[in-house]
Amino acid sequence: MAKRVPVLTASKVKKAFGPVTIVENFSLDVFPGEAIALTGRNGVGKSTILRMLIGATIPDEGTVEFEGIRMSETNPEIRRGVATVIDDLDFFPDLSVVEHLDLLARAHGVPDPDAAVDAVLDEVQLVPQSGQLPGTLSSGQRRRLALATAFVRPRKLLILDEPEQRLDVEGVAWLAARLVAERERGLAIVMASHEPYLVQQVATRTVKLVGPRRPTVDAEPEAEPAEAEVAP
Ligand SMILES: Nc1ncnc2c1ncn2[C@@H]1O[C@H](COP(=O)(O)OP(=O)(O)OP(=O)(O)O)[C@@H](O)[C@H]1O
Repeated sequence: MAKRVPVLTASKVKKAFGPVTIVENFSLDVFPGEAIALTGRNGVGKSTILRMLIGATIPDEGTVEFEGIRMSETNPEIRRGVATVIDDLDFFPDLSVVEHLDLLARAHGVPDPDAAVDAVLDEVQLVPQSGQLPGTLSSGQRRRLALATAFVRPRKLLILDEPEQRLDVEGVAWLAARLVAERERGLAIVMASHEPYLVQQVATRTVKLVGPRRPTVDAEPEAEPAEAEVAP
């Protein structure tokens, strides 16, 4: 049988802010079709880990690789493969909803960008708002636009920080179904979440962070028996 190759590998990653160590000895392999949920209390380090996974924060120690390449936010090959929803504040203020999605689809060489944009607009229920500027959207609509930017472009790995934020109940149900569909077609997902429904529906593995020194693998509801990639 062919050896499974991880999409994303974090090895013994450490991050401190001043004298405070937030993440220490964190390791994770993420394979195609896997969805990893990072859970744990406020401030435990979930966003810090996600930011290191996408190359936005440089670890003090350890390495992060995407398909064997050292993770970097600016590497074009990595930018093509990794879609992120870390926050929804960095929209261009003068580009409408549809213009944002159109720009992304074309920049990533989506074959039929008009059709792709129409489909994702419909899916996130922003057709009526497609001509509006991001600053005029409701907070939940801005989150939907942020999610749409990830779904309108090619991707192998999705990194999501609390993607459920500000979505209504139907929105969370839609997101769960969408993420299940993503992993079922072979994408890898790493998300931080405080939404038990989303974690339960989507995650093949849950990594509960309990502090800088003792991250633990909590559950592996759907995954094949896996080694604990998260170091004790
Ligand atoms: N740039 C920074 N400088 C100093 N401290 C930071 C910095 N970024 C994060 N921290 C601290 O690191 C800790 C972890 O923050 P992080 O945002 O990773 O937590 P989190 O688990 O995502 O929390 P939440 O569930 O509230 O989103 C917090 O105590 C935070 O104050």
